[in-house]
This record gives sequence, structure tokens and C-alpha cells, in this order.
Amino acid sequence: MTAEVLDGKATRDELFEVFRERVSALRARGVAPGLGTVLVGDDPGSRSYVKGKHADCAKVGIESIRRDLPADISQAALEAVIDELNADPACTGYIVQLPLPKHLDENAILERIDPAKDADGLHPTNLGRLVLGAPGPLPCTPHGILHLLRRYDVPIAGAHVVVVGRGVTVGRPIGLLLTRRSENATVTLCHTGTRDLAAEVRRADIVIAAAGVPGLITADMVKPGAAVLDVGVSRTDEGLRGDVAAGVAEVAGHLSPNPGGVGPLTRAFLLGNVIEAAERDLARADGA
Ligand SMILES: Nc1nc2c(c(=O)[nH]1)N[C@@H](CN(C=O)c1ccc(C(=O)N[C@@H](CCC(=O)O)C(=O)O)cc1)CN2
Repeated sequence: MTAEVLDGKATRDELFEVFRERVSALRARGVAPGLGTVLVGDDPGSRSYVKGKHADCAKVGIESIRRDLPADISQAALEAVIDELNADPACTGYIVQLPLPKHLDENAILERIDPAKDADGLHPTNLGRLVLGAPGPLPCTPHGILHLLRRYDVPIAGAHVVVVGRGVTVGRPIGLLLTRRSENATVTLCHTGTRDLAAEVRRADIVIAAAGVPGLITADMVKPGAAVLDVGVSRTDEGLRGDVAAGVAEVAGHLSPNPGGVGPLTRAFLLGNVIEAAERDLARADGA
């Protein structure tokens, strides 16, 4: 058996078609959505993700605002940039590229973002909304995972999902998303303290590998026919490596590769959040 590929690039292209129309409709009403990015330092990975986000903006007609800052910026100076973007009407949504250099307090920075402009869905207010099941921007990678599973008709309701990795951008929020009533999955969250990772993964109908450990998930750990989404990424001497080892494609029923799987959708749903926020503002102004 060779797994059906969950194609993130093709799915992203479909979403962009719809996004272009929604942005045109906003512009026709005099609203120009604008995505801001805050990049601290010169990590090549982060730099390339931010560049990609702005390239996507150009493709769908969203304005770009960039703040590229030195690695040794102080907490106070970074907070001043956040305050400036919160006040800038041209910036309808923005993100702070993660991770930040170690000397900065990441949680304090995320908390300072105006929740109404939080394009990543990572502000505590918006994560709280996710816990409550209230409307709000969804974190982009979890949203991408959900969309990809739905797009390829992978059954979610009643499925046992094993998530490997407890980071704030993927592992923690994906559990919240997939256990909503509308999704109805059962989620086990594994991490470095999990006693028998192989045994946990073997029970999964859906495996979401987001640990950032190259080749962590091997074929012998996967239940035949399971859907496996490779989300973790590591830069190694041999280039970018995902968390899923090569032989898994022979056992899994569906495989979201890395690159080419969830990554393009992370970027797409960032734009989706910017568009949604602009549409929400317009509806409010219309008195809806
Ligand atoms: N503020 C945020 N920081 C980070 C997030 C995030 O969602 N918000 N996620 C990751 C990085 N990330 C977006 O920022 C991201 C990672 C990967 C991709 C992607 O499209 N990857 C491609 C391969 C890219 C390559 O070849 O270099 C793929 O998977 O096909 C997009 C976005 C951590 N930080």
C-alpha cells in the first residue's frame, strides 16, 4: 500500500482562489486588508517564512507591512513596535514571527498584541475563545491540519488522534480544535515525557507529528491505514527534515508530507485570518 498524499500546495491554491475574491469584495467596499509581520533577528528559517508570507499577500491582494528588527532588540523597544502596529489602521492583522531570541519574553509580547489584530490566533484571549468554543481567529497550523483532513475526507469524528509535540503553535491548540463538538475526535497529546511513544502512536487513526525530531515516527509505529501528518521540521546538514521517516508512506492510508503538506496551509490560513478580521470589521460597521 502507498498512502494517498494530502497535497498542501494544491489545497492552498484552491483556498487562494477564494481569498482573491473575498479581498476584491472588501476592496470594492473601500477596505484594504493589510498583514504586518514582526521579525526579530536573522534566523534564515524565520526570514524565509516571513518572506513567504508577504509573497502570499501579493498573490491575493493583501497589503504588506514589515518590521525587521535586530536580534539584540530590548523588550521595551519590541513592545513599542507592537504598540505602533496596534495603533496603525493600515495594519488590519499582524504576527510576531516565533521563536523570539531567548532574552525576550515571548508570552508578554503575544499578550501585548491587540486580540482583534492577532492574525496568528495565539493571543491568550483568542486561545481562550478556542477553549470556550467561541468565534475567533484559529491558530494557522491547526486550522491547516483540520482543513487538509476535511478536504481529503479523512474521518475525524470518533477518530483517535495522537499528537506528538506540545508546542504553542501546533500541539496544544490542535487538541483543543479536534475535541470541539463539531470535530468530535479523541486526542492524546504526547511529548518528551511520554513513557511509550510507539505504543501510543500505534493506537492512532490520525497521527500529527509536530515534535521537530527528524524521523521520529517510523513505519513500525503506525497502524496500517492511519492518516499521518508530518508537521515538525528540522534544519539538518542534509536540508529540511520532517518528523516522519520514509517508510511510513508504505503503511499509512494518508500522508501529509513535509515539505508540501501542512506548511503551505499555515501560510494560507494566516491570510484567511486577516481577511476574516476585515470582513468582521465591515459587518460591524454595517451594523450587522
Ligand atoms: N508567529 C508564528 N511563528 C511560527 C509559526 C506560526 O504559525 N506563527 N509557525 C512556524 C513557522 N511557519 C510560519 O510562521 C511556517 C513553517 C513552514 C511553512 C512552510 O510552508 N513550509 C514549507 C517548506 C518551506 C521550505 O522549503 O523552507 C512546506 O511545508 O512545504 C510555512 C510557515 C514557526 N513559527
